[in-house]
Amino acid sequence: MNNQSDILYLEEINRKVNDALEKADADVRRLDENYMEFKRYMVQNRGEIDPHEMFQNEMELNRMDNTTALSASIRDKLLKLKDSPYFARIDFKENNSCIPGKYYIGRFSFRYGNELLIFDWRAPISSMFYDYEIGPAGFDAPSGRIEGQLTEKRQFKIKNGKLEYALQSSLTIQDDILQQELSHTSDEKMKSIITTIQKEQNQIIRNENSRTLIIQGVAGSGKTSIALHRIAFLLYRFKDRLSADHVGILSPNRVFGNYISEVLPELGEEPVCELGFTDIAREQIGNLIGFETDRVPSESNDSAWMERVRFKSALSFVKQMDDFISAAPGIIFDPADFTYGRFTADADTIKKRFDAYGNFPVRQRLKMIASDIYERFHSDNYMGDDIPKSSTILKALNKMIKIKNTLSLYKEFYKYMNKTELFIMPSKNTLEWADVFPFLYLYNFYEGLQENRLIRHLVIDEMQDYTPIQYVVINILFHCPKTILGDFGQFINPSHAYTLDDLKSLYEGSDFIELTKSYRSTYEIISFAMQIKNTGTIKAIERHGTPPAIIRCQNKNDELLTIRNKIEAFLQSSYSSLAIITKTSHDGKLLYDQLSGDYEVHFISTDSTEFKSGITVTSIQMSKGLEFDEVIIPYADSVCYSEEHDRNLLYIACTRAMHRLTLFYTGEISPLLKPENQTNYNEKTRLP
Ligand SMILES: Nc1ncnc2c1ncn2[C@@H]1O[C@H](COP(=O)(O)OP(=O)(O)OP(=O)(O)O)[C@@H](O)[C@H]1O
Repeated sequence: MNNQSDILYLEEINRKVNDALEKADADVRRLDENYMEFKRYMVQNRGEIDPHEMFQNEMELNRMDNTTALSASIRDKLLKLKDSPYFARIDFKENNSCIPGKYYIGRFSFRYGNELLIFDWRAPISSMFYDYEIGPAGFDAPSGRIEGQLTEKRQFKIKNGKLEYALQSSLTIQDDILQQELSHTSDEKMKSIITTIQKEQNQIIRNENSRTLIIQGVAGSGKTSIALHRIAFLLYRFKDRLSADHVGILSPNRVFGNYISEVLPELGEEPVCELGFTDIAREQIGNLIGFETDRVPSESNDSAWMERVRFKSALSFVKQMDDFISAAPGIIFDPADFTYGRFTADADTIKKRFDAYGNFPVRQRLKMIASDIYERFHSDNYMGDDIPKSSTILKALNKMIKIKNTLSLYKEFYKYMNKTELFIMPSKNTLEWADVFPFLYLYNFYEGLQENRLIRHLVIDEMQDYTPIQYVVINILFHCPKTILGDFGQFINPSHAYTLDDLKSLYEGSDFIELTKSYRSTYEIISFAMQIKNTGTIKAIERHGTPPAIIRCQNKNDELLTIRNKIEAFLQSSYSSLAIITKTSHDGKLLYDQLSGDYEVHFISTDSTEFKSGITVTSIQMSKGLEFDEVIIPYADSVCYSEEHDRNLLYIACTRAMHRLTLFYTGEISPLLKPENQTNYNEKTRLP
């Protein structure tokens, strides 16, 4: 469907991009040479340059360095444009004009001379490509809303500067292109989706007004992709006040961080700041107290631990802490008269001051009171008497504090609730993970937490995994707007006792969006996953593939042999990634040890930092957020997956598969897997 004018236009753009690229290349080379020459001059004349000139020279060198970096980034963008300058064209006629304008849309904008030839996909006008079909359309320009008619919409696939196809876009063709994109085998890292962003996704990406945006989306609905594209959009839209180091992503682990690390650079943006709850806690409490990392729930059957975790994960726990904090001044502070010579600050005044400074941490309140008392003594001191220093007063005030540190206060909290059994320290001066954020909350009351002023937009992924008290602390540390996303259908910790509504209640005035369409997996895989856990809301995209198989094995050896056969078949296939997902990391490690002698297998554990394609063995917990062409779930028997909560785990594991899914079991099948899905597999299988 390529027409001659499309080809001619592309040739013209290619020429202009090449020309711009040559100029940009020459610019970078020239700037680089100037920089090197200047540096050489400074080294050679170091002894003769006076310090003032040296300082000026260093400033100049810095400036040159920045200019070179900027030119290099322009050149790099042009290099990417050279491969594929644009992917769409819309013709739009404004209501008060007679002829439509043609607007080409690409990954980046491209200006040649005075002409803007390609619009960035994030530009206001480009939004119409995602939002409208041919007919009435409009967009929000900086000057206000512009309405008109979309008279033409074309989509292009350009690779290595060559037009592979040009299509007149209609709903069905857009669906076809989406299908094509989704049918690809997996890439090693998550990729951008700018050519096929869906309307409901675009609304989230381009949302500028929500201070807090909460997105609940079913497995594979594109939440993470959207969050990353939203960051790219915000960086573009607010480029004068927001840069990549102002944006933070709180993500579940480093492997996930590594998996998503290429999307922003692909969109021409710098990587943003990656954060984890552990790092945040460590940064705040430093060496004050140690803490254990989180235990993997599926690998522990310590019921007392589960009870402690459950209690601290409820929304009501936040209320209990708040009640305690309200009562705490009466418990910890015992004001007394402070007298020095003829000067006295009486207990009642001290208490009133302490209460009046209620918005400040206890330590700071004491400092403020000490300074107030000092000021009063000073202004009352007509006779020029000796008056105490502020630090002496502070010392006296500190003595009025009955509980000397946050840890003692935290222990007091459990006494106050009559639940001392719910606080246990695994070793000296070490907290359990579930106590870390409650501790931080009290630390804020007592000593004060350090607010993070650098981050101006925070993205929190896998929102269902964090507890209300963690959110409360995050809100103290990060006052900035937030995008919070996840899926309460993918709850990993059975001891967590809170809901999406609980989370929403922590963000009054937030906007909420629900995504129900799943893009990752084939229709058959999603239908299968829904039989395990019917989330009710999930809608699979109409992309068909092989139905998932459940394979019964004679015994564990046979199961291992069958897995090996599956690996052999994978190696012969066109797929690039296969994951063998076990319930626990322990099972995964055993399997890895059995397979790694014969195959190149990667094992992803909580300590891993990198995501690679090929064959991966990992636990369900670590597979969250990732995706693979093919997934194998071994040990799907009634021992391994029997509890109601195991539904969530199986659901998470199954929905990691894009194209093919196989489950294995020996003995009795898990009751959570319906028999009608079962494909009997009785033969003994041999390795070739
Ligand atoms: N509009 C789209 N066009 C093309 N691919 C898309 C689109 N939306 C989502 N996808 C693809 O669907 C897959 C799932 O996306 P993503 O990982 O962002 O979903 P998620 O909702 O975060 O999933 P989960 O919660 O299951 O981890 C990815 O391969 C992504 O590229």
